[in-house]
Amino acid sequence: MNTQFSATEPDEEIAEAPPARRQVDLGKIAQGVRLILEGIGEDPDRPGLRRTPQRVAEMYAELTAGMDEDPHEYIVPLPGDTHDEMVIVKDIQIASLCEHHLAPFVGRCHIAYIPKDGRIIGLSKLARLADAFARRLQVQERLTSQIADTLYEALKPVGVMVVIEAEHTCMTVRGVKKPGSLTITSAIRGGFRKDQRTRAEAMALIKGRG
Ligand SMILES: Nc1nc2c(ncn2[C@@H]2O[C@H](COP(=O)(O)OP(=O)(O)OP(=O)(O)O)[C@@H](O)[C@H]2O)c(=O)[nH]1
Ligand SMILES: [Zn+2]
Repeated sequence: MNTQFSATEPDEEIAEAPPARRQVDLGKIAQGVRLILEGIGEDPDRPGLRRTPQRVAEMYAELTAGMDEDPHEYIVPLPGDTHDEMVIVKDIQIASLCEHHLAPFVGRCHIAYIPKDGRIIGLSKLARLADAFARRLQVQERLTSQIADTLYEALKPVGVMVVIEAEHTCMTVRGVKKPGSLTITSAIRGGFRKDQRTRAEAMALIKGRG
C-alpha cells in the first residue's frame, strides 16, 4: 500500500490510500484468525474449522478489494451523449466494513448529479464508484463524502448528492444491540447545496415519491 501521506491522521490513511500496489498477506490474516479461534476457546484443528482461517483471509481480501481500485478511473464522460438535467441512480446495494469492529455494514447508496455542459458518465460507473469506496475499512460518513467528492471533482457537474442508508452489525448484533436501526448520511456538493428545491426534488425521487 502507498504510504506517502504525511498531513493526514493515521486512521485516515487506510481508506484514503490511492490504488494499491498492496499485497494482501493472506497467510498473516489466516494466522490471526487461528489465534482468534484459540482465543475464544475453540480447537482450530477440528475438521469444521480447519479451513476457516484461509476462508476468512480470502473474505477480508474480498471485502477490502476497493483498496486496489482507483475510483477516478470510472469518471470518464460518455463520448457523444449529453444531458443537462438531473440523473439519479438509487438503491445501489453496498457492503462495507466498519473500521472500529471489522463488522459489516450493509445498505443502499443513492447518487444524484446534475451534469454540466452535458457531461454524463455510464450509469454502472456510479455503482462502481460506490463499491470502490465501500470495499474498504470505513465509517459511513467518510464513505458518503468520498463518493460525492470524487464525482464532483472528477466530472465537474453542477451538483452532486449522495445518500447512504445502512445497517451496522456492530450496532445490531453486538454492543448496544438495536436491530433494525438505520444510519442515514448525506453529502451534498455544488448546486444542490444552494438550491433547496432541487435538493428536495432529488430527495423525493430517491424516496420514490418523485
Ligand atoms: N460515526 C460513525 N460511528 C460508527 C460507524 N461505525 C461504527 N461506529 C461507532 O463507532 C463507535 C466506537 O465506539 P467505542 O466506544 O470506541 O467502541 P465500543 O466500546 O465497541 O462501543 P459500543 O459500540 O457502544 O459498544 C461506536 O459508537 C460505533 O457505533 C460509522 O460508520 N460512523
Ligand atoms: Zn463498528
